[in-house]
Amino acid sequence: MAPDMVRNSNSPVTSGLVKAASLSSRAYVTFLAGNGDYVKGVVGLAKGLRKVKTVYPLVVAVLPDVPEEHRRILLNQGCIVSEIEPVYPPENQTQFAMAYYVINYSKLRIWEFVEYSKMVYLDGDIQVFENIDHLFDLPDGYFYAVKDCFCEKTWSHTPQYQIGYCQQCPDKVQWQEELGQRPPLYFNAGMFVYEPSLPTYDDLLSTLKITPPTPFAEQDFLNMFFRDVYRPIPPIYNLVLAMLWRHPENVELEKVKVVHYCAAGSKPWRYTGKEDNMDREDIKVLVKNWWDIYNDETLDYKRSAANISATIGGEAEAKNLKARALRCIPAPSAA
Ligand SMILES: O=c1ccn([C@@H]2O[C@H](COP(=O)(O)OP(=O)(O)O)[C@@H](O)[C@H]2O)c(=O)[nH]1
Ligand SMILES: OC[C@H]1O[C@H](O[C@@H]2[C@@H](O)[C@H](O)[C@@H](O)[C@H](O)[C@@H]2O)[C@H](O)[C@@H](O)[C@H]1O
Repeated sequence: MAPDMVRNSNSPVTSGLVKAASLSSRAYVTFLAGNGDYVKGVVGLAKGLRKVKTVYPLVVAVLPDVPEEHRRILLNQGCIVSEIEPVYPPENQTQFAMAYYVINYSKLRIWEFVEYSKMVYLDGDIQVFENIDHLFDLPDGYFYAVKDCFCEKTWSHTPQYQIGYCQQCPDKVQWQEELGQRPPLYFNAGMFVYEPSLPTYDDLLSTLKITPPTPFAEQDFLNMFFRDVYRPIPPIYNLVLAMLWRHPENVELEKVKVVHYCAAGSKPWRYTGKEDNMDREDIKVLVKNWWDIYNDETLDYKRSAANISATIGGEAEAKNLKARALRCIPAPSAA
């Protein structure tokens, strides 16, 4: 039976089918590596997307080192689990801002997901508190992401950090021309809207082979690669937590739709409140908000093994079943 891809549509069948076709080629995607606790982040993300009633599935790109148990947890949360091979940058003596950033180049594999025409990438340490499905309607041909901040210690290797220049407040400390060209607009790679494409994928991987790694790994690389088509979107779509204490004038917390728990010590599932800037009331509320979703059993995707074994459409139907579940569309009653 054709999946119920369009809810309560009162438009003619044709536009409904067109919408169904477009709906089905869109998805959220995240990245999971290792056998550690980031799987909690992805479960929280899956439940958060379900809570805001997205109409799109969540694909989880997993490295081979993600254990079967974690994959099962994600499948049981209605995710579509897709294994990818790691991507490593050229050998180099670079000091990454965080040693483990080297695995983040594997994110580049998501350009190979050409069964989707448009995807929204979200890090596993992100939570979506308001529906952002409208981002899929942004014009094609561009790379959309939120501007990052250069003020945290993780940027101490850069001239902009050393003179106190930040793109979030470009007039506060003027860029000094003797330092060379002003840094171009720079995005945080924890959230972005993009179009999977095999030519782009091949170009990304071949360019990576001749690009020396840099401290922010794939984030630096993606900023360089998409520099001419990058279009900034408002910080409400990716609140990098450091903005709260670095640029509070740029943040209207009540309007924020997406929170990115990327500051050191801010991962909700590891939060102790003891790290710099973490013992703040706003951070405590954001961490509680994350746990409220993670612990909300009404947001769990209830799928017994029988549902899948009874599925008559095979893997495709099973995939639709998972996608439907994530979208809170009840499975059709037994005919
Ligand atoms: O051990 C790890 C480290 C990172 N990640 C994934 O890579 C993303 C980026 O890493 P991280 O969140 O640590 O970067 P940050 O945004 O905090 O700098 C995470 O959100 C996860 O989706 C992962 O799955 N396992
Ligand atoms: O591999 C590099 C990572 O770079 C980014 O994280 C950074 C960046 O936001 C800095 O500006 C912050 O200072 C820092 O705390 C934070 O970890 C992305 O969020 C992540 O997905 C990933 O691309």
